Amino acid sequence: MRKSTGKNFLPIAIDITGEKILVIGGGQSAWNKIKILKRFDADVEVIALKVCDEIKESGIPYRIKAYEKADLSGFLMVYSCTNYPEVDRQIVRDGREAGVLVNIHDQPALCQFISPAIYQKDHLRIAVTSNGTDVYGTIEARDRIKHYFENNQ
Ligand SMILES: C[C@@]1(CC(=O)O)C2=NC(=C\c3[nH]c(c(CCC(=O)O)c3CC(=O)O)Cc3[nH]c(c(CC(=O)O)c3CCC(=O)O)/C=C3\N/C(=C\2)[C@@H](CCC(=O)O)[C@]3(C)CC(=O)O)/[C@H]1CCC(=O)O
Ligand SMILES: NC(=O)c1ccc[n+]([C@@H]2O[C@H](COP(=O)([O-])OP(=O)(O)OC[C@H]3O[C@@H](n4cnc5c(N)ncnc54)[C@H](O)[C@@H]3O)[C@@H](O)[C@H]2O)c1
Repeated sequence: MRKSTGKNFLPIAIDITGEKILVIGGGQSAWNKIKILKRFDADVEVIALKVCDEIKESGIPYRIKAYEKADLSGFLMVYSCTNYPEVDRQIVRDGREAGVLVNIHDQPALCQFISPAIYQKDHLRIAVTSNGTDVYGTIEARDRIKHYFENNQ
């Protein structure tokens, strides 16, 4: 386990049915977040300078543009997948001011919320997190849980 990020994340379950969620960035990292969000019926939109074919072909609305603060308006939460530290820091500041929850992918120290690894079977949802300290341990624990439920019923 790595050193603490100085964060203390509360695991909660949040209904995102029809909620507006913004993904900034259009590469594989953005696509990975989008695939998870779509399983939960969110109203996802993307803005990016460039979007990958998977996003283009998914039917998810996207706009080709550089991020600016006004883009956050009306969203419950935002995922940044740009990999540009300067842009990420700007999104963290803007999100605080606009009251929009911010996830910067792979950057727990900048995140207001982080993404757990999920095991879902019907109404059962088990979310695993390491408080952002050990993503590989998190994935391994989720895979063990999955194995348990799928081999011990
Ligand atoms: C669970 C999952 C959910 C999701 O992403 O929605 C998730 N990461 C996933 C996959 C994944 N992430 C990474 C790889 C390696 C390959 C690659 O680089 O692409 C893979 C594997 C892959 O892609 O297959 C790299 C990585 N991730 C983070 C860091 C930074 C660091 O650890 O400091 C690094 C660089 C680590 C290094 O230095 O090597 C950080 C975060 N990743 C988190 C969540 C949050 C912490 C959760 C917790 O509390 O433990 C947090 C803090 C923030 C966030 O992103 O929300 C999803 C699994 C989906 C599933 O299997 O269902
Ligand atoms: N195979 C996998 O599952 C996987 C997962 C993650 C990443 N990767 C690889 O890692 C590399 C990085 O992928 P990535 O998706 O993290 O990053 P990326 O560089 O591919 O995507 C970053 C995105 O952010 C956008 N962007 C940058 N600045 C912006 C701004 N100011 N405003 C709006 N949009 C902006 C870019 O247009 C781009 O769409 C790639 O080679 C990718 O293939 C692979």
